[in-house]
Amino acid sequence: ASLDKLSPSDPRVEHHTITIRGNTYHYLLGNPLSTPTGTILLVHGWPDISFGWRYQVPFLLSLNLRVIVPDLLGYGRTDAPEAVAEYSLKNISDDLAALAAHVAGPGEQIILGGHDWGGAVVWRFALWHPELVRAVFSVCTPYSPPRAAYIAPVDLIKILPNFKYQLQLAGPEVEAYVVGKERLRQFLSSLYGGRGSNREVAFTTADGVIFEILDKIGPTPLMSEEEVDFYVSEYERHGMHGPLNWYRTAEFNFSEELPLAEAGDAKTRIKVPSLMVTASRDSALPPSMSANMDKFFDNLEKREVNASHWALVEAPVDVNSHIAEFLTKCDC
Ligand SMILES: O=C(NCCCc1ccccc1)N[C@H]1CC[C@H](OCc2c(F)cccc2F)CC1
Repeated sequence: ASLDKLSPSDPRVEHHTITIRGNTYHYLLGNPLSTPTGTILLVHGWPDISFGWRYQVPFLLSLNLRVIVPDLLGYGRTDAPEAVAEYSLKNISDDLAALAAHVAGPGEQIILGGHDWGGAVVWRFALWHPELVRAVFSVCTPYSPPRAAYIAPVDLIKILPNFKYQLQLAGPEVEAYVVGKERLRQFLSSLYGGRGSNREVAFTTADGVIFEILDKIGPTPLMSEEEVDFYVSEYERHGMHGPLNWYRTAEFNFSEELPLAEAGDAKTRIKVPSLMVTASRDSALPPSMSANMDKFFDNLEKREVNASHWALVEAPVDVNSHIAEFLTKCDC
């Protein structure tokens, strides 16, 4: 497990674009030095971009895997359509299935890795395209099965109070306030653990973004100045409309997934080798949320890393070694 990480303009990855089902996707492509033994597709979360996997890409290349890392719909150099329906987990899964077919060949099985919203995506991809999945892992995000009854976000937060920030993110305020380089920088620094001079924070899962504290927040300890500059420049393209649309998809996801829920185990169990990596200090997705997911899997391994929500950058050596152990065990 190495601490090596991609730089924003790293020669070890190529930049490609492809138009998929009407949207142009940008993705990083890493080819190992010797013939790849498989292909892995890494799916980032919110508020992130493909660069969020920078500590994993060199390591996965060293395992002789071909690595594909898209900017998801609404992010970075990928299109950010207005319509919320395009951001549903089924639509994203179908887009990524087409991306995988383009890079690895039609019908080729791939290994899938997701973090945060990307974890929700990879679990749904395994339901919608099981024949394309060699193995799947999620960092932070547990598997929650499609439901036969709709739970509105306002009701979901009665069950999961740690999801309260999502109500604010689905609304208009953050999109209206976080505009322009300076505010994007303050917003990203806050979300990535930056604090004020008296240790104050400008984002909590209970409050969401605390606007009046944003301009007091210092640099995040998780990223260098250059890395933050890169994130800001990548977010300047679309602003927050695209990324926030992911929080407005609950009804679309419910209606698309209803047939899966009604089909029961045949369509809601995950049979392929799976790994759940929980982050001990994730305030949005605590390990307790993963406690009951085993019953939906034929072959699930669970590991925990000592990290906040940003486990990929905070505990890369541990995350990478759990991935390597998993891939060895499932002979991927
Ligand atoms: O909002 C997310 N990430 C932003 C975290 C921001 C943060 C920064 C710094 C510190 C703490 C937090 N992630 C989403 C990912 C999808 C999740 O939905 C799937 C789902 C369900 F719908 C129901 C049950 C479990 C389940 F995973 C809902 C959280």
